[in-house]
Amino acid sequence: MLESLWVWTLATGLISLILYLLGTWTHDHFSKKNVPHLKPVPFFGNMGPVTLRIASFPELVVGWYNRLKGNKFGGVYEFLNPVILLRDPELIKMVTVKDFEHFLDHRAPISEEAEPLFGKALFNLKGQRWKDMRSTLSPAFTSSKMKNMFVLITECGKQLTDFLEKCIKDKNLTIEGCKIEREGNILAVEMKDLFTRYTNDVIATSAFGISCDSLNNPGNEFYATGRYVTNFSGIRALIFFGYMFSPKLMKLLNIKFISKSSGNFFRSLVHNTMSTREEQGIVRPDMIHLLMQTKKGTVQGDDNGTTNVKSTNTKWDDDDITAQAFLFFLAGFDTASTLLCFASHLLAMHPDIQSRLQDEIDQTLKEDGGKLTYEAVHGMKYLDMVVSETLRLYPPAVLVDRRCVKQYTLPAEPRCTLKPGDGVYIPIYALHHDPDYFPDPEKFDPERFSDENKGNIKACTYLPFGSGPRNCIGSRFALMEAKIALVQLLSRFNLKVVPKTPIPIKISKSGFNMTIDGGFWIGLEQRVKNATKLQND
Ligand code: HEM
Repeated sequence: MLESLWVWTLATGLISLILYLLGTWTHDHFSKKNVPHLKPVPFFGNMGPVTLRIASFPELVVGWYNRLKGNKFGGVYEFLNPVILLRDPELIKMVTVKDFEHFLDHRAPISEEAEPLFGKALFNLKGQRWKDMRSTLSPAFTSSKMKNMFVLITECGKQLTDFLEKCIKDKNLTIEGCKIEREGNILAVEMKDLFTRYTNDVIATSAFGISCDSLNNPGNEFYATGRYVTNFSGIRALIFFGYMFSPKLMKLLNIKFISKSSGNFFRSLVHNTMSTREEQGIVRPDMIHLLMQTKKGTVQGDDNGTTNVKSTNTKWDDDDITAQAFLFFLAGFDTASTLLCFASHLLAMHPDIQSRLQDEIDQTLKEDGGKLTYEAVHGMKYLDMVVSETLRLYPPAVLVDRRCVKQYTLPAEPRCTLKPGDGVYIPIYALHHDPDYFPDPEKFDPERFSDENKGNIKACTYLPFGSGPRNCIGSRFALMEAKIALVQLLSRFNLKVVPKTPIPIKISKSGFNMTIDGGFWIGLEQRVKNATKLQND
């Protein structure tokens, strides 16, 4: 009896020791290098609060940033992976811009072998392949290409506002599938549901060349698949954590981030669209057309769309092309709708700002005879200030990373040399909320971005689209898409607080998506004095 107790105690002790060693074997990385760092917890490192849903992702990052105050950089542990968090804007500039060649790649936990649709996409490509693909795709995002897509996006904005008007006017209309409720003359709308349908339709038409109308056809397969693949909460957040913790283990266990059916859905969609267009000689001003040109190496690169044919030596196959279309979808579906949700919430909460913005919209449309043009949208200064301030307060990308590819000594004290494979974090959300850079940081104040004030914003403290050559390739597209929706919405409706509007908002703790608890419920009231009815309507 005594003997078996001993065996049990010994076995338990041994297992605990092995587990402890397994869960901490990298956790002396920073102390050995004398780098200031946060104390890690076995296995979790410094990810515990978000993994256990004690904190939201932005709260976690602000916590790291504040605890490392007084240092230009510091170490944190993403589970077992040591990562350097850059606090100092000068250092961020060095890493992302000046010495960018040392930090070419994202860390990208999901590899090409594990998930080809992820791994082959621009965001995850590494080294020369990334350079080739980036320079091949860049001409697809010039202002002349954006101008061509403007019409497609405006059509989606019109579908959105027509649908809402129909819901308000026709009291007998049953609204199924969408999260919309009637409260007298006001529509209470869950904006995330509404705007993901809009961004879905925008990306469906401009990246895949198909028309969805997800408000009138709420259950369409494109939208359902989009919601699934862009959901980084619940079980999918756990899978993502799994990839962060150990990509090898996830591969070994054959746990996929994208289901086979969703992957096949996108593959056949892109493949069929390309074949149909090839066979029938269809040309449409959208991304799939540009991707087809990319494949042939004939994207026209200059902003006038004339000469300057771009070609690289790299050959891209159908899977490479599908991965880019898929990434545009992934990148555009959630981020742009998040921006629109927070903008609507902030405008409903600040009627004075909303009314000033509506004045600008009405005035601009009046001057242009009610026609919404590319130039008019881009000329609205106050609109730009509101959107910029929304992206400061609630950046859809809370944090971005880089992977060191060439040995690099950070130009700061204490001396820290990064080796190929080492990771760095750029804490976007925390920089945007640092009172040293943005006084009274929780205040929604578009004036920070006025012509007089925006010059005072310190370089590399405002980074909603990242920084340097690896920044967001779709930023112009995203801003145009969001501005079109806001102009169309605010020219026809007032945004109001309703009983279901969560006040104050609480950022969700359930995953990586930047969203809130309770849903973005906002009231829409048709404007009585609809100064200028859009001609494009
Ligand atoms: C408000 C909306 C958006 C936000 C806030 C956003 C933000 C970002 C950020 C922070 C990055 C990483 C940049 C870095 O590491 O420095 C990124 C990368 C990227 N974004 Fe966006 N994005 C948005 C919309 C879009 C849209 C609509 C598209 C495509 C149509 C897009 C395509 C991409 C791609 C392809 C990359 C990877 C670039 C590369 O690695 O070369 N994004 N985005």
